[in-house]
Amino acid sequence: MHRHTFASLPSHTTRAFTSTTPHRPPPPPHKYWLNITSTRSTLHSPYRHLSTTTTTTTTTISTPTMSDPHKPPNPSTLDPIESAKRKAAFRAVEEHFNSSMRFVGIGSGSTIVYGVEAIAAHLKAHPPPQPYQNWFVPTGWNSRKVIEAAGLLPIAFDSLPGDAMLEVCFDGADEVDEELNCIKGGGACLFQEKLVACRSKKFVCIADYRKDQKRLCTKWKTVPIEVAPIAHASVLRELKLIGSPDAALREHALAKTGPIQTDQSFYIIDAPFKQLLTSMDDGVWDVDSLAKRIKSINGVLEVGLFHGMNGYQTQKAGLQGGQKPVAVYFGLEDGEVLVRKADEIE
Ligand SMILES: O=C(CO)[C@H](O)[C@H](O)COP(=O)(O)O
Repeated sequence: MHRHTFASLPSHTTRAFTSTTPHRPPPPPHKYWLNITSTRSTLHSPYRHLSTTTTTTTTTISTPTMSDPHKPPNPSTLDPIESAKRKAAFRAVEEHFNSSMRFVGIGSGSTIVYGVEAIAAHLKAHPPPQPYQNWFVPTGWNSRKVIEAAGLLPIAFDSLPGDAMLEVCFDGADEVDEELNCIKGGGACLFQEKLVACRSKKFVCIADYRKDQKRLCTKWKTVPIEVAPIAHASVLRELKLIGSPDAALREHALAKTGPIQTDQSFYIIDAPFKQLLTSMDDGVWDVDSLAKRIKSINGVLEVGLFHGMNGYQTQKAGLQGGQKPVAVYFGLEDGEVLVRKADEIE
């Protein structure tokens, strides 16, 4: 089994993940993760309407039930949606990962659990030559737990060698449009996810068919925005001025617990917008201009729109990293995987 312990890590890496990390005290086991999940599934998932009984079929959207929530569930217990995510994850990893990759980014959410499962399975079958080490860069607390639960080695983003680029980062999305712009942040992890995507040679997205839409804000109606707590009211005010009067602070399902806090101890605002336009349309809020406009508001740390150039396009332009995926793997209802790739790799 390809398994590592902290005993083998350089000291700077262990230090990055001790319980003295200033921004996040050690949570009670599983509790924090479950909070986030229940909040998302009750308050924030546009897919909850799919949990209905029709005259012919019953579709249940499940949150994986696991004894360890950071480990993938037994494949034989998966419902069709989870199964679709898992298939997409294995295909994405097969096509974009290899054992000689030194630094790899790992996103957050329910889908990436299968990506990490696929990576661990690949490393078990094709161990890297020793003493070669693969390092996995998490995008938050949940992501780090998933990496650890799979027996892989996490390394904090700020412990990366200064000149290192990640070979690839795998992550999920809440919605993807036909130009591969994404909405992310449904799980409140957008800032670190963007940091990691922009430090990666390529971002590979894994999703299920519900996320595949022509335009953003079709089924996932809101843009998540991470804001400094002190600025949340003024950001809401400005969002109103630019066309999102119903933007709201994301709160825990249990109201007395207050606003959800990110790994940076910031808040999340969910801002509804009408369907966003792509670069092919003529109109006001195309993805790029909306993302830039929101980012320009004082107090905004990051916007959950992943747009602009992908990793291949930045490399071509002599730059590095990129917010947009180079490929998106959608697990389909019939068990197939649909791959949408950027033009550069068609
Ligand atoms: O952006 C994210 C977290 O902030 C996730 O990637 C996104 O919400 C998708 O999550 P899931 O795989 O659970 O559908």
